[in-house]
Amino acid sequence: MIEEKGILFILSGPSGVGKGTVRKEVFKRKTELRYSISMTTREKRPGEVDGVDYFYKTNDEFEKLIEQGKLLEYAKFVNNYYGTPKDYVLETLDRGHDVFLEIEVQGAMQVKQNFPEGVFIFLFPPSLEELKNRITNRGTEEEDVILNRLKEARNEIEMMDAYDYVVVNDDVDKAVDKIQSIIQSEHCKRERIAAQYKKLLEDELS
Ligand SMILES: Nc1ncnc2c1ncn2[C@@H]1O[C@H](COP(=O)(O)OP(=O)(O)OP(=O)(O)O)[C@@H](O)[C@H]1O
Ligand SMILES: Nc1nc2c(ncn2[C@@H]2O[C@H](COP(=O)(O)O)[C@@H](O)[C@H]2O)c(=O)[nH]1
Repeated sequence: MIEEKGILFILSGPSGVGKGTVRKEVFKRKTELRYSISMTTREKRPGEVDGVDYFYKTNDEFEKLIEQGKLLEYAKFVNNYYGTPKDYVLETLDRGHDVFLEIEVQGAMQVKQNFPEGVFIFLFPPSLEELKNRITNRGTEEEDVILNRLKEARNEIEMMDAYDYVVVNDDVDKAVDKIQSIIQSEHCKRERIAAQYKKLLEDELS
């Protein structure tokens, strides 16, 4: 019997494009997906909860996690560390559940090296002007941090071709519809491959 593993979905895109907003809407509709809560050294924003939005770590704690090989990927993004807990992702996929990562581009490229079979989705802003408005109006960062994040956005957009899908987030509902379609079609693809593989095995054994 072929063991059915879950599918790893990776959502990236520049800071402020709406990844968190879109991801939360996807999860309202697709309850069977599992979200991997990241580790970070950045300060908690008002309203954020440890263990829900992130696992908040000190620099030393984070560097220890790196040394111990506990992270599937990690990156320094605008002066803070961010990383994905390895055991949670691997164990959840092994149990047959799909896992959803919301991470920046450097980390996504590390995941791609180890999980080329992952599904990589890039969320794209309607324009750079709108990106600037969204991150500014969110009101969670100081001006210098916003500028650094926008600078980073240009590098991130250059990596868009490395992704399997690009979804424009002009309207949240439309972006969520597209991501749902991607998830469904990836499942169909894998079911088709599994059926072909099963048939090959049966033919060989008969
Ligand atoms: N389609 C949209 N139209 C208008 N505003 C949007 C849209 N999507 C998200 N926003 C708004 O843009 C701001 C940034 O969204 P969000 O925090 O989800 O971005 P993000 O990509 O997760 O950012 P970061 O990477 O910095 O965490 C929020 O204020 C959100 O409400
Ligand atoms: N490489 C990783 N990037 C991550 C992870 N978790 C979140 N992120 C990304 O960092 C930036 C900034 O996030 P913010 O919450 O401070 O606005 C954003 O692009 C996130 O998607 C992770 O585990 N690894």
